Amino acid sequence: MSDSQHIAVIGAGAFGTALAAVVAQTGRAQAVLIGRDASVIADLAAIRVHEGALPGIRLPDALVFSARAKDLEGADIVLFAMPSQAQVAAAETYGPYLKPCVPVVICAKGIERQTSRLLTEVLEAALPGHPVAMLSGPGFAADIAKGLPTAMAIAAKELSLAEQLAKAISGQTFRLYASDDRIGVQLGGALKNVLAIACGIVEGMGLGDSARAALIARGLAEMSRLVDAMGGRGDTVRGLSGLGDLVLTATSHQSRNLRFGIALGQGEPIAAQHGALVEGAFAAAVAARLAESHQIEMPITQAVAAIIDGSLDIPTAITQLMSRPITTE
Ligand SMILES: NC(=O)C1=CN([C@@H]2O[C@H](COP(=O)(O)OP(=O)(O)OC[C@H]3O[C@@H](n4cnc5c(N)ncnc54)[C@H](OP(=O)(O)O)[C@@H]3O)[C@@H](O)[C@H]2O)C=CC1
Ligand SMILES: O=C(CO)COP(=O)(O)O
Repeated sequence: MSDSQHIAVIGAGAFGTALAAVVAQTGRAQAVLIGRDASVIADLAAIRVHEGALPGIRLPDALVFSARAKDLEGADIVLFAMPSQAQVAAAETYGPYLKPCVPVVICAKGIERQTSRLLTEVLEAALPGHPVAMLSGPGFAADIAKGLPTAMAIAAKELSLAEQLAKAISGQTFRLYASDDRIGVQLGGALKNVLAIACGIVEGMGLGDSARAALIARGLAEMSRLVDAMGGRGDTVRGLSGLGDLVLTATSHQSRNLRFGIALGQGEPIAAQHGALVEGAFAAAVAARLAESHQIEMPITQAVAAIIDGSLDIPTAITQLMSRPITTE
């Protein structure tokens, strides 16, 4: 990576726009936001506000907008900021324009639905030769774009690369912590969404803050078990990606996953809830399958998956969770 870096962010939604804004704000790198919808990009360039994704938030003058994949050709670091299930399609579209060996940073929180593969495996297969890193942790796009203080984690196979990326992307109000546990960091982000849905159900049903706190603590134990079973370090989820993000999205109504859960808890049918991206609604079934294949217990995650696929109703799920054998913590 050279001194004067070019950082490209692909995906002109809420998170991609916020990340591109903080990178542009550093003044250290040239930042370009690449979106696939030319009319959205033209509006962004004209008014410097993303009215659809980040209404009312002025984007930095230094940020460049483009709808052309060709503008990736100069990039030294590329962030993939589209939903989890769109990562492969994006790699197919944009991969041919990347310089060889350029690091690619996944900024999505999920697991591939069809294959149960982790997103790092997905992009390593789709973009051979590119080191694949993972950025995750607590941070709402709007908070990041407004310049409110936020901290997240970035993980690469080599800690030295994670550290370089952390330095390149961090700014005055956006701070990245480096890790070499890609499994822990990405599962923390994917699984907290499922647990945020569970917390939403608890809120929607009016079951109280004590129940929410219990879900957070027991949910963290579930995350940690799956991370260990899949070759990561269970302790990672006690950091920003995991506990940090779970506390944020289990308690803030800015969270789409929490709001989805609240609607479920209030009796709204799943079919009536479309529009916003709810990553946890995809991740729940995959995580439940992974728990089964690794023979570990993830009762909250499995209950959310069963509620979403319609095989379990919420009152029965609660009864089942509360009548599990008494055990040690
Ligand atoms: N919003 C947030 O606060 C945070 C989000 N995240 C994660 O970031 C990811 C994206 O979320 P978010 O930005 O909120 O979602 P949005 O729905 O706001 O934006 C998603 C963006 O991805 C684009 N996109 C979809 N498919 C492709 C593709 N194949 N190629 C290129 N672009 C594509 C969409 O383009 P189009 O509009 O043309 O469909 C859209 O601009 C999720 O995994 C989420 O969990 C992580 C932390 C914070
Ligand atoms: O992950 C997020 C903040 O860290 C955003 O959460 P939602 O996807 O639930 O809105």
